[in-house]
Amino acid sequence: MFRRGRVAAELAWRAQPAAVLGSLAVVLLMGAAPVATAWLTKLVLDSLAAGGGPGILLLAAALGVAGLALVVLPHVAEYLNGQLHRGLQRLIYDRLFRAVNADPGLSRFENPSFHDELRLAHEAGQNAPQQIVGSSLAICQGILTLLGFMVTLTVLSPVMVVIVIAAALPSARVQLALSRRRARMLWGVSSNTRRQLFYGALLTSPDAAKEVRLFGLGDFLRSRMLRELGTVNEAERDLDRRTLRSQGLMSLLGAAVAAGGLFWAVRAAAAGSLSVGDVSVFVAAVAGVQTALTSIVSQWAGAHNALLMFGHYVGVVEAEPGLPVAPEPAALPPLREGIELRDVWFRYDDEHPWVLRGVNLFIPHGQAVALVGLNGAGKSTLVKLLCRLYDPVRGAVLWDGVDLREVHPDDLRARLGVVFQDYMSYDLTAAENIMLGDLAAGADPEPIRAAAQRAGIHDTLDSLPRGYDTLLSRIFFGEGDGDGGGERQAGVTLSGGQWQRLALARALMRHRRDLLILDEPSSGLDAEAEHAVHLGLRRHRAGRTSVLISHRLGALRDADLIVVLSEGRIRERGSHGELMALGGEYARLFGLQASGYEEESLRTTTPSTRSAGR
Ligand SMILES: Nc1ncnc2c1ncn2[C@@H]1O[C@H](COP(=O)(O)OP(=O)(O)OP(=O)(O)O)[C@@H](O)[C@H]1O
Repeated sequence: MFRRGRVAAELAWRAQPAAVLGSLAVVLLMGAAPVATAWLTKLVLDSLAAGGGPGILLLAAALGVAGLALVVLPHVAEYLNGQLHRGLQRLIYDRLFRAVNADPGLSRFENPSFHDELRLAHEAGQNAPQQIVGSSLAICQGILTLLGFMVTLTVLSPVMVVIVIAAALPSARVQLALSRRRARMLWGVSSNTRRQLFYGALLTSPDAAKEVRLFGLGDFLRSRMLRELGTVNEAERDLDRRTLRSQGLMSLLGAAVAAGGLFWAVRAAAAGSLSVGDVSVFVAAVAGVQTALTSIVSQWAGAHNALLMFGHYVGVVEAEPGLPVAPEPAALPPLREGIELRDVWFRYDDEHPWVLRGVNLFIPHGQAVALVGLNGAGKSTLVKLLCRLYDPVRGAVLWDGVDLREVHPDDLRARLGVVFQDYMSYDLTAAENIMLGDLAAGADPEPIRAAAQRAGIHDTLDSLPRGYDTLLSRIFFGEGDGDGGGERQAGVTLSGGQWQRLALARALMRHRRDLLILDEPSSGLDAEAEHAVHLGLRRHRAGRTSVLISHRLGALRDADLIVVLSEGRIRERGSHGELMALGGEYARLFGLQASGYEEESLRTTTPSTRSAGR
């Protein structure tokens, strides 16, 4: 807890030192002002009772200044708080996303616990450090007020000090227990909250809108969202009821102490042992001590809760990456000989079955290797190991003999150009969608257009309303020229095959890299486009090392080596001719596809042949 508090304080200091210092000064003034007001009131009243002395106007002026401070200072505190909040947000999210991004692997992102932790870290980032700092300052303010009034009470009635403090102690215990319970409750319902957000997002997502409407999923998803929300609400209601019971009881206790004190003070004043001013300062002191104690306890509980929540943030920011990076990574020179998978075994989790079982494969430099296999055979997984998104559980992937675990993932990825079958469609302009493939090349239009041409999407992009600068989005507006007035223009979106070509163009920004990996680059393209893309790719791949995955076997027949994967093992390998001659799985699959095309062409050509013969 102490360490978390230190981290929060360091963050606040680094984000906004002036606001922290300003808040500290305001807190000291606000802590002293109520005590000063109570004493000045007593002095004014006693002076009035004694017929008013020469200094009474000075006392009244001082009372006015103290009252003014009490009115103005909260506004200054609020402004400084806002400043601190803005500074902290920036720093905190910068660190959070930097830490998340620093993990070069994928495994953490596939772990539900990590997402629960990340959501709470995100939530904690919004206000926990500010609350820790704010509550600490408020505790300082409370202590100052408390000390001032305690001294006052000690002068008037030492017994009362003991009673007031004794009444506040159970309240402190209750508040802390409630704070622990709240943190446990939030963690307990974290998955429900995440599912609730997930169903809510599905209901409004443009990607899901089609299926939601066609399958009539709206009510189903809404009821699931409400069910999750109900679970969260129930847990919150239980805690709120408990809070109401405990805090109500504590408030009653405090009120009883205050009433008893007032009774004693009035009796003492009637007996002449206290002045009118004494009664006024006594009443202010009892109320002040109780308010200060309640504030200290509730701020302490708030800080405690914020510290518990902040633990999730610190946990994510300081977590070791899921994929270890060698402390002194080896250099990764350009590929000269080839990449070897040596007895590679892989599964996603200890609970999951093996996906790759002892794969041995050499991808020679300058050659095209095609991976073939049924759904779930392990082709994409093998490619992910080549990119070192995961490490093999057993065996190794070697780049010219160097184990990929010994090199920095960034160095490896700088040598790759990859398009995955589950590619991304970014709500950015067409040019930006392609530029993301090679940020180092900058926004230079030439390489972007060349990549688009290679992927066969140049003409489509060029004819968009604002050409390559057209925003490809249905959820954001683009900024138009509008005489510099920033007129809003609705974005446009592409067809599935066009998006795929755009993703291909993004990967082809890196076509000169050492290894080009194309996982189903043309699955969504029409036959003409697929033919054109493959012709283009063949030209660009010539003499380059590439790994190609496709279910359309005709697109792979020119590969130097075709590898057939089945249930995580290599079943066959060779050129198209060799595998056809072998008559195994590849020949069976190729035959199936070829006969499908033949039947199709028979169906489409027969009627016209018939009519021609008539
Ligand atoms: N992130 C993951 N976590 C757990 N299991 C996974 C993950 N990704 C893939 N799998 C499992 O690994 C197996 C191989 O999947 P992979 O995507 O490598 O197959 P594939 O040969 O590329 O299939 P397809 O032709 O359908 O693309 C499948 O059984 C799949 O369920």
